[in-house]
Amino acid sequence: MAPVPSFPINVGHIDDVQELRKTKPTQIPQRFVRDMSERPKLAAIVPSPNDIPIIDLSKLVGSDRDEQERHIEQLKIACEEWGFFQVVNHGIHPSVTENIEKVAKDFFMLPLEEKQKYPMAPGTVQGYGQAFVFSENQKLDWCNMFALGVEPPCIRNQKLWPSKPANFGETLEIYSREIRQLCKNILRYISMSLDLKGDVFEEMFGVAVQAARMNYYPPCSRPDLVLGLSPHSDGSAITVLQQGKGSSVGLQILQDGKWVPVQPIPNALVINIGDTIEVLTNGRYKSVEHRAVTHKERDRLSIVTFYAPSYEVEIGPMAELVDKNNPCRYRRYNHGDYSKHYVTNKLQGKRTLEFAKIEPKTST
Ligand SMILES: COC(=O)C(/C=C/C1=C(C)CCCC1(C)C)=C/O[C@H]1C=C(C)C(=O)O1
Ligand SMILES: O=C(O)CCC(=O)C(=O)O
Ligand SMILES: [Fe+2]
Repeated sequence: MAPVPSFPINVGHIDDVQELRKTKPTQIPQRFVRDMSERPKLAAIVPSPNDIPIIDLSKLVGSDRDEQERHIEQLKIACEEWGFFQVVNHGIHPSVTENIEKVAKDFFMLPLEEKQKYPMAPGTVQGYGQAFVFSENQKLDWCNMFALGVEPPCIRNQKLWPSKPANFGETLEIYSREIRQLCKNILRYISMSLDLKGDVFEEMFGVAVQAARMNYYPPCSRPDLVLGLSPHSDGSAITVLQQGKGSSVGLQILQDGKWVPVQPIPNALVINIGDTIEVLTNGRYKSVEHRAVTHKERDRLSIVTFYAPSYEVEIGPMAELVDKNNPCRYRRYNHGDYSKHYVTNKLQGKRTLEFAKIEPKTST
């Protein structure tokens, strides 16, 4: 079963942002208005001269060894320096990515009463609503989420799989199967980029946990005051993020203290390193803080897949990546315990990963 909190919580009333938008309020409700330090400085966002790296997956397959090595090197740089990259020529047919966008959008456009048949209970992460809200005082994101555990079957909450649109379940199954294979392939290339055996993660992860989250960000009359999604790193091993066609530019990653936008590329998928790979690589490949911002006139859809080890797997830095020059930075723990820790804390940058950190020894 998916981990849930074991403490009582009172989240107060959470406005549905699509419904709020319909009423065209003259003022944004205070619960959405961020403190000054958190507000996005939208005017300051100029297209970055160095966008996140683009990796051509067809060049990593290995039919030409020299070409493969060169591209593995590019992947290594992307993981070391960015923690985010976009993959093109990933082999997933455009009809698969188009179909998931269509059913996700159709779901979000249903009347509220229909969507509320699949509620995300306070403190849980599956269903329709806002995840990671634990108190009445917490600021809310300008976002509606619909999240479902997909694999293994024991994490599925079948009651939350919607009957409308009619082809939702079948479409998510097809999409998830393709994305699962993509995650396996990418993890193989990541292990090669670390000079490790190609199947090291596949063997370690057991039957990997896979969850899908669809995020819908309606336009917001004051995008300068709100956040679409609070800054966070993902708890997964890797995450695959599909930015909806025609959506506003909204994903930003924190690089050298600046928020850098991720420009959508048609048919590309965004991949990011999660906390679990940061721990396994002893910090060589780091998870990167990211957030989403909103747009005054345009909406945005993203479809996100979290791919992580099975809950019973023990995680800790891999022996090959720890030595005198790279002392062990993280403790060993059970991934199920980390998942529970992750989903029972609000999104706060990279704070969740404190769970695993070993304080560096200071010399006296
Ligand atoms: C809203 O969900 C998340 O952000 C999230 C949770 C994913 C999950 C589900 C929707 C169903 C049950 C499994 C799981 C907890 C993975 C983020 O997932 C990250 C956090 C951890 C830890 C992880 O493995 O993926
Ligand atoms: O919508 C986005 O681009 C960001 C989504 C995200 O980071 C997440 O769901 O974890
Ligand atoms: Fe994320």
